[in-house]
Amino acid sequence: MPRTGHHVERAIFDLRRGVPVVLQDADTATLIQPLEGLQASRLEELQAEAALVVSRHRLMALGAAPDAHRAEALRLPLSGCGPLDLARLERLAFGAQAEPRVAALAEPADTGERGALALMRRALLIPAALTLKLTGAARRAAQARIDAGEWLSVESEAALGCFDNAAGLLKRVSEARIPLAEATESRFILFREPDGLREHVAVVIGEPGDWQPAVPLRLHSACLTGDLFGSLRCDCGEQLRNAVADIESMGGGVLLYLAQEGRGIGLANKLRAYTLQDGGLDTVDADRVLGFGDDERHYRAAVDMLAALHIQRVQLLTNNPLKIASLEAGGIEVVERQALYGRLNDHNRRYLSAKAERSGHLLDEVLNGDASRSSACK
Ligand SMILES: Nc1nc2c(ncn2[C@@H]2O[C@H](COP(=O)(O)OP(=O)(O)OP(=O)(O)O)[C@@H](O)[C@H]2O)c(=O)[nH]1
Ligand SMILES: [Zn+2]
Repeated sequence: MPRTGHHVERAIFDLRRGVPVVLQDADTATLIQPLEGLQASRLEELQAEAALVVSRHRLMALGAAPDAHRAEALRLPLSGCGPLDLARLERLAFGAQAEPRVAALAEPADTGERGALALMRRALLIPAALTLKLTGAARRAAQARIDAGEWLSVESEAALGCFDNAAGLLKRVSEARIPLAEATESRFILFREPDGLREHVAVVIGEPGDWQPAVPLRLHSACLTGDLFGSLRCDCGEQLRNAVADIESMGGGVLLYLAQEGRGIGLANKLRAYTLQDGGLDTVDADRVLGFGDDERHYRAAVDMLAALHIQRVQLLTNNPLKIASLEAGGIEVVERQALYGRLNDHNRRYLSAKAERSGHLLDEVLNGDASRSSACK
């Protein structure tokens, strides 16, 4: 019997270590092997029978026509890809070059293969995996390794639903008073997602009773490079500090520091995306080449944290219409938006322009050079 439920998160840890996982459903058993940690000898063993499963965004980057496939996950049989070593496999999975002949081989993925991609995303790995359908002797050999505790087996449907565990039962774990330079009356409250994979922090500034009728709120997605090191490639570090100061000057409120590094693709992939941007792509296209959508963030955890803090009406500090829509979809009333800017510089100009032009961020003032640090908007 396949082990399921909480084994999904254990499977995610195995995949991050490069260990294969078996996904099972009524008809099929699918071995999934992440690309990170793959050995050349293993690739040789698998190549004749295996497929590379990629997202639709990745298939487009390989050169498929936009309307070629509707499926979100596609299988590329490796037998049709020509001579293959690890470097070429990586180029097929996340390189900048198109490979239209390979893209033409794509077939819609089945449940196990779609489950494989969901796990890769949840594990913050490149959303591509080698997959092998297990039958006959190979299936028996895999079962022996599962029985010996060497490999994990998970139901395909459980893998597909691995993002559903992420919210709803956030655990409030610990808290402490942390005086900040810009807001001395601050309290950090740590929440953990039920599968233990991500932690988010609510920074409560001032006294909750003072926040009527709407709570000043910032949703800040983690950015190690900007928040901690002051990277000039983005505006995150300045936005973070400005948000704390603005909330303080508004009489207190809440900043949710969300574990959504790189718009949800993780730091490893954000660094890959930066290298692609140095080769000429903008922030949206670089993520697509890696197989991701324009924005992989979900705000369910934020909505749950607000529920835990008894917050229903907010004044949101953001330039991102998606954040407003996501909160409203979660039942939070956004009574006002307040713009929040960092400074424009030679390194972040392209990034901010792309966010405005391609993702609808409201950045006209900052791009036209007449922004004060923040301003209230309707
Ligand atoms: N994938 C990717 N992520 C980036 C890049 N530059 C910055 N980020 C991430 O983008 C996110 C920005 O977060 P926020 O500032 O909260 O959000 P925002 O969408 O800019 O919206 P507002 O700041 O609220 O207007 C962080 O997670 C950064 O790590 C990039 O070039 N590629
Ligand atoms: Zn940043």
